[in-house]
Amino acid sequence: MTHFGIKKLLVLVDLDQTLADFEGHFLEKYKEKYPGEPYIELKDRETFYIGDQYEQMEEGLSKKVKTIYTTEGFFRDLPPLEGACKAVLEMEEMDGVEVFICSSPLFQYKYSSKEKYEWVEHHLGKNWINKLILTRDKTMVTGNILIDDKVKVTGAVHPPAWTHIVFTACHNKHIRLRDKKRLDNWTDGSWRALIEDFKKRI
Ligand SMILES: Cc1cn([C@H]2C[C@H](OP(=O)(O)O)[C@@H](CO)O2)c(=O)[nH]c1=O
Ligand SMILES: [Mg+2]
Repeated sequence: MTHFGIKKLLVLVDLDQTLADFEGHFLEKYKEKYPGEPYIELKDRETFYIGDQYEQMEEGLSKKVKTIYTTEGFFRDLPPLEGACKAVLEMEEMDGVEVFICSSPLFQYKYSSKEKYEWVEHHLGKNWINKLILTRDKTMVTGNILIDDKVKVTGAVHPPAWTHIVFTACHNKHIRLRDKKRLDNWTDGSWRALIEDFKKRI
């Protein structure tokens, strides 16, 4: 975006499994609610949608999986991933960088939409309510970078305005990416080098 001729790098950061621990929290709640049912360790997770892999394991399990993440409070109570909030707050403070959180609500939006606002307010601060973009189609959002754990982010616009950086997660770690960079964590400082690199390119 230009403001008096100065270009800002617009960074879109996904929420679930990029800032918030969707997978870890899911597994904890699933084991609590269904102690007799089989489950998949995080190291063995392979599909983006948790329900798909559980259904492959045993017919009918995806229904049980769904009861976990559609329960009131699930999205609100997601723990942040290590270093995620600190990194986003520091990124926003970098010269020439502006950050937005870009997240999809569930199709069953009843709790997830509201609770994503609550999560952002609680973990990042009230001002960040202005910076949360909720959409089921992230390709409709402009920006320079999208950091997102979903390997295939598709929608009405192709190619989208942003370059997709894949945030490494249990469900995507085994996938060989040919044309996309990864960000593996928020703790080793590599996010800063990545942002600096993109700043040079705009
Ligand atoms: C059903 C499901 C949703 N989600 C997340 C992705 C979306 O959030 P986000 O765009 O913040 O990553 C949201 C709606 O699908 O829930 C998973 O990460 N795994 C799942 O299995
Ligand atoms: Mg995500």
